[in-house]
Amino acid sequence: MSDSKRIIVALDYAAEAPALALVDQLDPGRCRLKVGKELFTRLGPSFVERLQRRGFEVFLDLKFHDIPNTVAAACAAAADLGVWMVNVHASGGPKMMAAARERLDRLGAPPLLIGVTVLTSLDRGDLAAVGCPGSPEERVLALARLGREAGLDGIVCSPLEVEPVQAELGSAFLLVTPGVRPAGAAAGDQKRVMTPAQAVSAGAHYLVIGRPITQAPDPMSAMLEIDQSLRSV
Ligand SMILES: O=C(O)c1cc(=O)[nH]c(=O)n1[C@@H]1O[C@H](COP(=O)(O)O)[C@@H](O)[C@H]1O
Repeated sequence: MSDSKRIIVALDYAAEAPALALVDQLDPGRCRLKVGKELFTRLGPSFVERLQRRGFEVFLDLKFHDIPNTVAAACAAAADLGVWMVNVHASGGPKMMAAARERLDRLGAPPLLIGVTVLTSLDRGDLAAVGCPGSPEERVLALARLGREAGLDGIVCSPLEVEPVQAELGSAFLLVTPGVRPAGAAAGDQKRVMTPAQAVSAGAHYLVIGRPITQAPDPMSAMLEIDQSLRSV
């Protein structure tokens, strides 16, 4: 793909100082940043604005999941912040996703609207435990179809589902993949994983990577090593 900024660094930190210590070393021309529930709850919108003033495009990962009116309004609030990407849970349903789409379409330059399908920390057994029979891949495909019909720009899924989703929905539908682990890195709570190079060669548009960078002894060299591994793909 043409976008050279495929890496989205997940800034999952408990405080501003360590997050900024990493951000200070990153180049907004080489990567994007994700602000999720932890940091947003601690630091709020002003932190997102601060990153944007430094030239970074921000994926605001709050995974909205609520009634259509509430989710649409929350997406509008994210758009007002000027973020590059925002996400909702696709399992909130077609009406919820369509309401978010319709609200963002009223704006001049809305953020990309992405639907979270099956969290990368879940496997078949975890899905069965919450009453969803079948494989993660089947459920990802079903939710991806609903997301596309509702006008979403793409989905979050694991790298394992990239090929089957693209086979059905084509390569223009954006696929954002967490569950990315360099060879030998600890999986932690992630269950559906691939290496960064495998995810990109499968067709993922963007890789969301947190702990393999943020918890590395030298985060910048971890980041550069991953970046390098993608250059040959
Ligand atoms: O929407 C997400 O970004 C997301 C969806 C998903 O299915 N799995 C998932 O891990 N994420 C996020 O991606 C990041 C992955 O972080 P690491 O597991 O540390 O690389 C975290 O910030 C998660 O909140």
